Amino acid sequence: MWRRVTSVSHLTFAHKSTVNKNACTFKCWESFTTEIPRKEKTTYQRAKTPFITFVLGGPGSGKGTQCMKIVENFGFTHLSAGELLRREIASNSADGIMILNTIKEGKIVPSELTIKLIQKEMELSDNYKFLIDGFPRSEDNRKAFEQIFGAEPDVVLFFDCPEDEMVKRVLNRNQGRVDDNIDTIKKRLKVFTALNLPVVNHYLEKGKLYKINGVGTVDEIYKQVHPVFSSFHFEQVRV
Ligand SMILES: Nc1ncnc2c1ncn2[C@@H]1O[C@H](COP(=O)(O)OP(=O)(O)OP(=O)(O)O)[C@@H](O)[C@H]1O
Ligand SMILES: Nc1ccn([C@H]2C[C@H](O)[C@@H](COP(=O)(O)O)O2)c(=O)n1
Ligand SMILES: [Mg+2]
Repeated sequence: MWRRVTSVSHLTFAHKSTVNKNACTFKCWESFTTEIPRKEKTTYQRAKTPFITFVLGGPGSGKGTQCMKIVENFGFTHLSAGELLRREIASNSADGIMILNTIKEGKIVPSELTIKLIQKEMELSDNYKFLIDGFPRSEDNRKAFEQIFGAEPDVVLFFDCPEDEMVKRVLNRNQGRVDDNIDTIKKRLKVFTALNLPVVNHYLEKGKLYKINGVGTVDEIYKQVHPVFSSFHFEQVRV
């Protein structure tokens, strides 16, 4: 399956017309206000149908936390762009120093490099359901992904969270990240507003965005997320 291909672009093309048609039947769903409508069921098959979810939101908005719950409930493979970049730094690769300096500055790593890491993980996976967390971070990320993969995501989740809450969470995170300090957080928030919000608006206009209220307990927030995925027709690991 995925393991045998050298590029995923031909795989992603195969099903997109169906998926996009479904996705365009609704606008931005603020799942804390309305129920998710029933949609025409499409069966996402293991062999040929990668199902791509982009997970967007500011630093500390809870993307990684909610992704863990989606993995647990729906069997997705979680690919965090930030985590892949941190792994690249830790492996002392040729790009490691540049990535480290970029992350310390709260800036965005060149798109082609991040996409190469994501693509490699997708090709190594036997799964067909992917959560791509923290990507695209900019219009440049988004356009480069579309060009390289020749496809768009099926679903875009956006965790909407006030800045003061995000700052509080990041400063309490305690995972030893080089960017979890107040100076870098301020820079990341500026970059988020300037570069990520245009991406959010792009998917809002395309009718693919599910805006989730990122304030509340983890379970309260997940209650808004679950119906997004249960409205699609793939098997659940656990209900
Ligand atoms: N609903 C919540 N209420 C309180 N704390 C939360 C909530 N969700 C996540 N957290 C905590 O906030 C911190 C940031 O969450 P998480 O790592 O999921 O955010 P993120 O969006 O992935 O951030 P980043 O973009 O920096 O990777 C973590 O310590 C997490 O345990
Ligand atoms: N598409 C991406 C995703 C992440 N980065 C860099 C810059 C971020 O501040 C850092 C940490 O990401 P996070 O774990 O918070 O999602 O990684 C990037 O350059 N491009
Ligand atoms: Mg994260």
